[in-house]
Amino acid sequence: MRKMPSVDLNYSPLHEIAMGPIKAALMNCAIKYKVFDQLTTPRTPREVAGKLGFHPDNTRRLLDALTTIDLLHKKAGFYCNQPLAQAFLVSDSGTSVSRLMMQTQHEGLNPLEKLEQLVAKGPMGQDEAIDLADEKMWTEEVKSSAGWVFGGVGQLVAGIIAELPGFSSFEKMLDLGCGHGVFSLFILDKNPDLKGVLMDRAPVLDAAAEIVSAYQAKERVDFLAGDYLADQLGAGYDLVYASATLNFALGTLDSLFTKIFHSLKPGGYFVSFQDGMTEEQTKPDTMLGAVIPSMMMGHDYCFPQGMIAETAISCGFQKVRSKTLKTPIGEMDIDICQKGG
Ligand SMILES: C[S@@+](CC[C@H](N)C(=O)[O-])C[C@H]1O[C@@H](n2cnc3c(N)ncnc32)[C@H](O)[C@@H]1O
Repeated sequence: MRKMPSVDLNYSPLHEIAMGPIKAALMNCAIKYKVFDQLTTPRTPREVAGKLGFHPDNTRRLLDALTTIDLLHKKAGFYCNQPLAQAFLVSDSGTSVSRLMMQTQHEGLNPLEKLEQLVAKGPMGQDEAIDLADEKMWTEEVKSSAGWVFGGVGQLVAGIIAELPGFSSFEKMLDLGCGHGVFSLFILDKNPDLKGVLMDRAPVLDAAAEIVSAYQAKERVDFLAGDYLADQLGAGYDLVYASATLNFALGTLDSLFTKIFHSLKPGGYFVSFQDGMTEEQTKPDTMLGAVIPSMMMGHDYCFPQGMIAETAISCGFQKVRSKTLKTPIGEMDIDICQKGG
């Protein structure tokens, strides 16, 4: 008999990777049909199926599976949300990340079925290539991408910015590539005298305006529609904030940072909140969702850690303080750059 193979390692991490899509499909199905909205109080599968017009036995199987992955709690045949699902997956909760979770599988942003072809054949033809700066896409994404800020990151970043020396006397800030604009709302919430200028493409700002109105912040905000690479940014800012947008300026960072520098008051701050890749551009996993778009575009999209700080210094900023923050979607770098007084 041939010798039987033996192994010292456990392949459980590979099994976890392989199960990921199944777990995601179960969660996304429940989000799509607002199952978590039904389970804020304990219910039977028959009650949930009745409310949603679903097949009772398969509803029970779905609820069991959601319990297996720790999103629901089951007792004596009644199911209800675990605290995580209650806080983040009920559709109308202020901290809901439901749309954000589904965005990960957005066909336009991350067409998984194209991966093999992209690896084998390279970037697609121009007619099919993704434009990650496409304003139509970001207008549609405003509500889903707002979730990561509402879900805790807005609070985290605004807390750091509120600690900047002189923050209580700041009068005007610019949010560059603001998207939904929710970071600004969290920052404005920390200082009643501060006004925000939200800059993005016009259709994106229209979508952001709905969120600004919902939070009764219209008087605190001006909208600046334009392209921050080509247009003027305005002047006299105490703070320029840029989150998850400088990827679009990779390659033209010098000219953008020089413009930001001149738009600030003496002593003003430029705060960047971005990915910062380490270990030869392989860690952390925050930007894993950008791998397929990068393959489609045929160019890299992430920042090597330190590039923002170095560019800020070379563009005239006097001091830079950088820190890596743990966020629910992975590590991100905050670079706080100060103009000389
Ligand atoms: C990933 S989203 C980030 C939104 C928000 N800052 C956040 O952190 O959640 C990038 C935003 O940058 C905007 N953007 C990209 N290039 C831009 C440009 N050249 N001028 C103005 N806005 C731009 C996009 O429209 C989009 O709203």
